Formats: sequence, C-alpha cells, structure tokens
Amino acid sequence: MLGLVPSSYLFYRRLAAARTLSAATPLSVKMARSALDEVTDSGAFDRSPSTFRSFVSRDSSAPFPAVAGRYHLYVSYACPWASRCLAYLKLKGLDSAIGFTSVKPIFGRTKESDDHLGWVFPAARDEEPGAEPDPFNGAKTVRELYEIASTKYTGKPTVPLLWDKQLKTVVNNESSEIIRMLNNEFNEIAENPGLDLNPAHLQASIDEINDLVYDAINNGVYKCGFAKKQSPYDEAVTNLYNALDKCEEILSKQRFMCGNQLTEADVRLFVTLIRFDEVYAVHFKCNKKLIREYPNLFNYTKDIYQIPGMSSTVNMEHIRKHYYGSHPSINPYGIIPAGPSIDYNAPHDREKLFL
Ligand SMILES: N[C@@H](CCC(=O)N[C@@H](CS)C(=O)NCC(=O)O)C(=O)O
Repeated sequence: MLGLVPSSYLFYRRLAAARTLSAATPLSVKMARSALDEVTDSGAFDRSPSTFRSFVSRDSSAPFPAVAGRYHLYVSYACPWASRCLAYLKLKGLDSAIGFTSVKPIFGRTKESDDHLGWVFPAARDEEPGAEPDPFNGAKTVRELYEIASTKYTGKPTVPLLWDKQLKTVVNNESSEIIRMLNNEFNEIAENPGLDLNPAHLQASIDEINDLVYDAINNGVYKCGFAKKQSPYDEAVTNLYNALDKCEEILSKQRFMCGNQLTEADVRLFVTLIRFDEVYAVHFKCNKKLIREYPNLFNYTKDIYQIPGMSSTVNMEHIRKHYYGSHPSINPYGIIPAGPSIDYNAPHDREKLFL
C-alpha cells in the first residue's frame, strides 16, 4: 500500500481534495436507505440523486487522472445501471486497465446493529459464481465501502461505484457520468480508443433518446414495480408502453436508436430490454406486452447482445435471483418463476435490414 503513496504530504492533500470534491453534496441529508423506501405520499417511486460526483480526467494533473490500475468498478451483474458501466469496460477494451468486482445477487444484512438490507460480497470466490470477495478493502458490504469513503454517508449504498484504490474513496456513483468518463477520458489506455459512443454529430439525438428512455423505460419499470398506489402505477405503465411503442417505430427504420451506428443511447436502452421479459414483466407488473412481441425491439436486443463482449455483461442467474429475491414486500416468498429462458444468441435480421 505504502508504495502507492507519493509522499505523505501530497497524499493527504490529495485525499482532502478528493474527499471535498466527492463529498460536495448533501451527505448529511437524511436519504432513503433502499429504493423500496423512495416512495412519496402519493405512492409513486421517486429515485434519490447519486451523491459522489467527481470526475476522472485525461489531464494528468487532475485530482483523479485517468491512469491504468488506479480505479476499480464495483458492480452487481443484476443491476442495469452497473451493467451499462460494465458494457463500456468491455466495448472500450478497458477491462485490463480498470478491474471490476460483482457483489452477490441477493441483498443481505449489512450490519448487525440495524436491519438494513443491501449488497454484500461473498466470503470466498466459490460461494456464488460471478460474485467475488472485495479484493482491496476486505469489505463485507457495499455499505462499508461508502463508510470508508465518507463517515457521514447516510444515503443508499448503491452500485455501480467507481473506486479510487489510491485515495480509498468513491470517485463517482452515478452510472450516466461513469459511462461518459469511460468513453472520453481513458482513450490513452483503452484497447478500442476509436470507439466513440458519443460522437459530437449525434450528441443532440443521443440526449433526446436518453431523456425518453431514462424516464419512461429505464426508471419507468421501477416506477411500475415500486408504486404503492394504483394511479402512479397506471401513469408509469402508460408512459412505459408509449415509449416502447416509439422505440419500436424508430427501430423499424434504422438499426440503432440514433441511426445505423451503436451509441450510448443503445447501451442505456439495452440494459432494460434484456431484463424485461425475464423479470420486469412479472416482478414489476410490466406485462401489457413483452419485448419478444415487438419484432424490432426483440431483434435489436439480440443484435446488441451479440456484439463481442456484451454477453459477458449479462448474468441472467444474478438478474433473476436479485429481483425476485431482494424485494420481500413485492415477492414475500422469494419464489423465482420458471420462464422464459430466451436465447439471445438466436439469429436476428438487423444486419440484413439495414446494410
Ligand atoms: N443513479 C444510480 C442508480 C444506481 C442504483 O439505483 N443501483 C441500485 C441497483 S440496480 C442499487 O444499488 N440499489 C441499492 C438499494 O436499493 O439498496 C446510477 O445510475 O448509477
């Protein structure tokens, strides 16, 4: 460890700077400790904002410079927000410069002194395929990582989190920002630096699709699933299916959401589509229509799944175990439904349609 410290003075100055940057947000404000608590009096799900919002930069003098081996991504294979970061690690060829560790899929007790349920690491590598013990801090829970980064943290201990091994702190826990950093700032150490998922000429269109997809689809399925009253559910499910119909129509004319090249908008939509028929349809009551009943959306999901590297970011076992097993107020007995076991490696027509 000491080998990483440039000089004790510099180290503590950087640590203080990083902590100020990382903690420049309302850490002392009382926040929900679980997504299931983020429901307003009207019964609607209302997601809290992420807390750690510092940026890694290609500028070598920045507090968090983009260097190989310094950062680690803590994820859950179950989580769509974490999976989009994982997808970027694979697509950009950054997985040897930035390691990652997945937690166990089912929430567990994070402290003996309270009843919080959250992400936990396995005690050994062979405990749960895909999940690994924390390699750097020996943390038993993601909550512990947040507590190492800030003693004042009272918010939700969420994944993904981009961890700085040198300063032992969370750089950023907002996936929409982490993916932009992975796209833009690490090109000098990426194996695929030429892949730009946010090209300037498509930025306006990417932002427009992201606005539609985030609110109505990515977060929309959670609004359906976590609603505690009928009317917020009705509103969320209507918005969800209006947005899916719109995507289906866009994809009838072009291979990807912003044209005929893969962009950030596709990675962001994919992580919800791949979980939809297996989990959201049943667990979150999104059963008006399945993705496999939309010809374009279904083939588009297969198309993206078959991009080299992408299938390794999809662990359906973790996805199914997590949702059905971690929300006792929705599924009290934790029973995992049998189907549908879709083959996303099956042929699709997208390449032929849009040559
Ligand atoms: N805005 C965050 C959201 C992350 C998030 O909500 N992650 C969920 C898993 S899918 C989580 O860790 N939840 C912990 C909990 O509910 O206790 C991001 O996009 O990075």
